[in-house]
Amino acid sequence: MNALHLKDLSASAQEAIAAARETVAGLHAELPRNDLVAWTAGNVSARVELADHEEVGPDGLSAVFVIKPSGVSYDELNASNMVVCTLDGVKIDDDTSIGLSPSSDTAAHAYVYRHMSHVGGVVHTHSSYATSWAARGESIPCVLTMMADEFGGDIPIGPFALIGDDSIGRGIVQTLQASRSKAVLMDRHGPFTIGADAKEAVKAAVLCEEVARTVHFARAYGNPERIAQHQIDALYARYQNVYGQKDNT
Ligand SMILES: O=C(CO)[C@@H](O)[C@@H](O)COP(=O)(O)O
Repeated sequence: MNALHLKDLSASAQEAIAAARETVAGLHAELPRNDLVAWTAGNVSARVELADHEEVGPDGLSAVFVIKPSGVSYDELNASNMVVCTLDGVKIDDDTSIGLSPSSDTAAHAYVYRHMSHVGGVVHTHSSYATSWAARGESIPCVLTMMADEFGGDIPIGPFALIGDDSIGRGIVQTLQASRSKAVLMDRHGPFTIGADAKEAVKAAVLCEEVARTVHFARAYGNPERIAQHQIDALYARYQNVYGQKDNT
């Protein structure tokens, strides 16, 4: 654990972290609700930018992230047991019990936050259909308009990597920096998704599993054709910029 204590931070930083803990705790309920996890096999995190560069710690602190504790069942998760980590993946003294360890994927989430500054949320699941594509090491071809809308093309495969250091995070970043996709299927492991915030990353995880299932069945009974690239680009532009309720004020 880092010697840094939550109470060493400014009031505004503590308020932002408290809000993120509530949000991330609530979003974890979406994983079982959308059938994305068996047991505890999934996690959500959110970056918290600290508005004023906090003059704490050896070289200051500009952001932290909040992530679930490892192996705790979803119905026991709440804001008070969401773990707060530095972007190096080190738990700060965050008022959770000293023995409460952050998710086993903390290093991967931290690596993404350090190397993709636009990412505000990260999700990892082992959702069945997406993970079956990962088990084959096969990217999901963009044969659905929903894939063009949300992922801007195919959902790519990332390299096989063992948990425990920066390997998974490095594979996620290398793959997603070469794609518009918000999802990557880590080879023989499962999906990781990103978003501007944690809710967007959860949405990407839900839609990743949805299209993985649909394309699985389409391929079982036919040979679906990939959408032409210029049409993928048009669909992606519309969905990302027009779809839904924009702030028209
Ligand atoms: O697959 C693994 C561990 O091998 C993890 O992604 C999964 O079990 C979730 O772990 P956490 O409960 O977040 O530590």
